[in-house]
Amino acid sequence: MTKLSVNINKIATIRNARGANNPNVVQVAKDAERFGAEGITVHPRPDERHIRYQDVLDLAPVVTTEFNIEGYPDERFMEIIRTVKPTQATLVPDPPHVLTSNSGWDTITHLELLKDIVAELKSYGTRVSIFINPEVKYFEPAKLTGTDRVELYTEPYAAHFHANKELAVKPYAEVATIAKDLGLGLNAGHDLDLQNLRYLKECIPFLDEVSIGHALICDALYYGLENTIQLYRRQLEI
Ligand SMILES: CC(=O)[C@@H](O)[C@H](O)COP(=O)(O)O
Ligand SMILES: NCC(=O)COP(=O)(O)O
Repeated sequence: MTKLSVNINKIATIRNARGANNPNVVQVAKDAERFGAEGITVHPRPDERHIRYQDVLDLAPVVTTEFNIEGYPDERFMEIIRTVKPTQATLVPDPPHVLTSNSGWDTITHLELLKDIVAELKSYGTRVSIFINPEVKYFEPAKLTGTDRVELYTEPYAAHFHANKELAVKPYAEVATIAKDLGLGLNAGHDLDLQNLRYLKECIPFLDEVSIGHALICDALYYGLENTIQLYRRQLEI
């Protein structure tokens, strides 16, 4: 079964736009779980453009499904994971000022760094996932880091889906099998939406988790959050 983790970054974007506490990030997380979210994902970026570190502390005691915290493993990120000990930490190689995540890790170059970080995170009892591009060369080094899972960076899949979905999914299906053979758990995320999610699931049925935020929150503006979460859940029920 593939779990749906709802990324609530953009709820915080709307909240920050007016400087008060509407929408209430904690209440949305609780409601999202009540509506069927099987996890809550947040990505506290260094500039706190949306999710703030305080949000992470406020969310930790109320998230009852799986709490997934994404980010670059700088000292502040490591400190928040040390404090919160979430279900999962997803390591993302984002520089501080990128518009959004735009690549997975070079697990060859950063193998030693990632080994140390993964070991520390796992010592907190937190499952670790490493954001990764669908390139075969990165997968054996990913295994050597000791990570529990990898998360396939699916922006390229989404970008090419409408032009040729068979071609778009091909590298993902290939590396998914490699990950499985290596004993790595498999997550996926970035730019997944109601048009491209089902096909990804059909081609990679053993996905453990998808984390979806931007498109889901945009869809919720039209369909409502409860309906939208159910619509996304149905894409995974095959
Ligand atoms: C790592 C990833 O692909 C996304 O989870 C990322 O958190 C999106 O970040 P923004 O919401 O800041 O675009
Ligand atoms: N890890 C991907 C994620 O959490 C959400 O990415 P997106 O759906 O906002 O592109």
